[in-house]
Amino acid sequence: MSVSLDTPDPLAILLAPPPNESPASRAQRLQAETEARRISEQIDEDIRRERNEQRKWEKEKRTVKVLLLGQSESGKSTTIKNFQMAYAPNSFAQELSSWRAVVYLNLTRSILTILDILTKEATRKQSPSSSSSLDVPQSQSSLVAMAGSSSVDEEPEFKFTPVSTPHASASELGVDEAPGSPMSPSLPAWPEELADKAPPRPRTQASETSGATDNKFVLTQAHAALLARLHPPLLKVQDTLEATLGAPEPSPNSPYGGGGASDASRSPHEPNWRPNARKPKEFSITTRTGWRAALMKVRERISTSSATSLQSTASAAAGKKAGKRRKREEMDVEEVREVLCELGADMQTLWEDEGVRALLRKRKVRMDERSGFYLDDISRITTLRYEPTSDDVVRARLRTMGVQEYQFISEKIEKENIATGLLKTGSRKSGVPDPIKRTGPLGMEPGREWIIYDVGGAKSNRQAWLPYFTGLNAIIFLAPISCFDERLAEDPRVNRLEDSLILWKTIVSSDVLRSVQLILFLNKCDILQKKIHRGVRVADYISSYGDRPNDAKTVGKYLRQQFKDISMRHSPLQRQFFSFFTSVTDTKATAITVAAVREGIQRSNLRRVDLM
Ligand SMILES: Nc1nc2c(ncn2[C@@H]2O[C@H](COP(=O)(O)OP(=O)(O)OP(=O)(O)O)[C@@H](O)[C@H]2O)c(=O)[nH]1
Ligand SMILES: [Mg+2]
Repeated sequence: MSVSLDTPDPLAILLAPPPNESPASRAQRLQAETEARRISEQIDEDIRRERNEQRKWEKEKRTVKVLLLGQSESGKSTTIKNFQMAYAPNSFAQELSSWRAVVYLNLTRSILTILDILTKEATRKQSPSSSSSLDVPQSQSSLVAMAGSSSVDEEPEFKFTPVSTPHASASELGVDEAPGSPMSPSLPAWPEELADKAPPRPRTQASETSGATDNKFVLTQAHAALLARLHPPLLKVQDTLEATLGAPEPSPNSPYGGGGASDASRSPHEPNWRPNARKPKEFSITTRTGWRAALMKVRERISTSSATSLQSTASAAAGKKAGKRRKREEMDVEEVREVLCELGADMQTLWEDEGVRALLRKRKVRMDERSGFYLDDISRITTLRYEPTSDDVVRARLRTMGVQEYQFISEKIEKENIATGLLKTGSRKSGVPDPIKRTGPLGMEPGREWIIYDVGGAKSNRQAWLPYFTGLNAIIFLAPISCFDERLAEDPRVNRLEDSLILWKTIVSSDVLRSVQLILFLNKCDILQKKIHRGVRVADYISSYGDRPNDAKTVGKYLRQQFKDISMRHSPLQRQFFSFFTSVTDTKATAITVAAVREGIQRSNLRRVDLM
């Protein structure tokens, strides 16, 4: 094809170098052209960056950030589970079976706690020198460890000093938001389900009224046989589950570790002790590896091996053979399941034994008030087909280390227009909501993104909170109000209520957090109710409580007032006081609280954005 000289390219003519251009002019021209190109590219780059920053700013402005704070075992991770249940029911349901290993571990540790106490009792009886101490409550060391927190049943040491006059005036309650608003700062109602009616007698305490009230314990051959049958395999089960899920957390601050029976409680003379047994700690998974990843790993292993095992194990021998083929010396998770199923009847016998119950009462160990309590569900859990229920998952205890981040976003619209999502950061690939089409429940704004941070609450974790104090909209602070008679697992010198109050004071008085909305969950109201019902007198632990009625409602209100007074006195700026009485393991009641909290935070965020 030829180019007609009659129709020359006008652009080519324009850009063509001038005729007879000298080498010097040519160099000058090329330099000028390069410079012009550079400037043009710079302008493009500036525009691009400005646009990105604008987008990021818009996104930041629209993202709601919430931090969950509170001491260890206050219920932060359980609160997250409630958010997930309410707004990401599908992903919550998908994860249920991942929790099986944690439930197994919690159950195993409860049984090992009982065996530990039994062994100590046996050792005491054998040792004449220690017989005089038989009726003196023993050191809390081994008892503290297994569940994390300890119930302090000896002479109370913590004397609580109120920060205000005991009876606050009505004006102090300051109702400055429209009544009926979802998160009114007015006095929260005591949970109706706990209101003044006697709580149902816990099944676990049945033996208290069934004749075994004298707390007499006689170690029989049957106990010794149970001990021999249960202890060695359960230690192995514990090892395997911990190894599979991750590593137990060292607790340098505590001589007793964060959990597990301390070695100090073990007798070298007891035949079932392994002489160099690893010192058990409360189990946790660190942030960076992430509990979800660990749980998913377990789930995969269980489902692959159970598919093989459940189909092909018409005989248990086949499974055992397969197990032998595995290189590891330890059992694997599938074997754990089989072992627990085999031991189920013995575990049940141990837990239901009147003598053991009497011994636990004598040692003032309340298994049913401890975290990760599944002893009333042994027969259900120790079946090959056991699948964790949502209630099991909410009760599962897995200590958080570091900080876990969750994204809370609209997921998909269902008929009722209420499906939303709570996804872990980084896992958001598909199902990203279309902000234009979406509407949500309870004023949920289309496309609004929430980030929720769940932190480890133990003392050794608290330094890690600081970097998360900026850019926050709200903090949900969990204070377990049942813990007035307990001490920190990581530092048994410290009363848990006192620790909560000090922590609360630190948060409310922080200058960095002065504009952050604080929402207080006065949690574990159900356990408070149980304690009061079994006769624990609050005034014995909180001297300032005086002669007020010893009922859960009055105690709740009294403690709420203490937290409120601290907030009033120590906040750098005046702030509203939002509080809720909660039992976050009660998912039905908590769903209402969670919805109110979410709407309240969102509203205040909207106000903030409007002011920007
Ligand atoms: N009965 C009862 N148990 C609760 C309540 N809140 C939490 N728990 C249980 O207490 C245990 C500890 O709760 P978590 O949510 O793990 O506590 P956490 O604040 O996340 O603790 P860390 O991760 O150590 O900081 C779990 O076994 C929960 O099921 C409650 O209101 N009532
Ligand atoms: Mg946690």
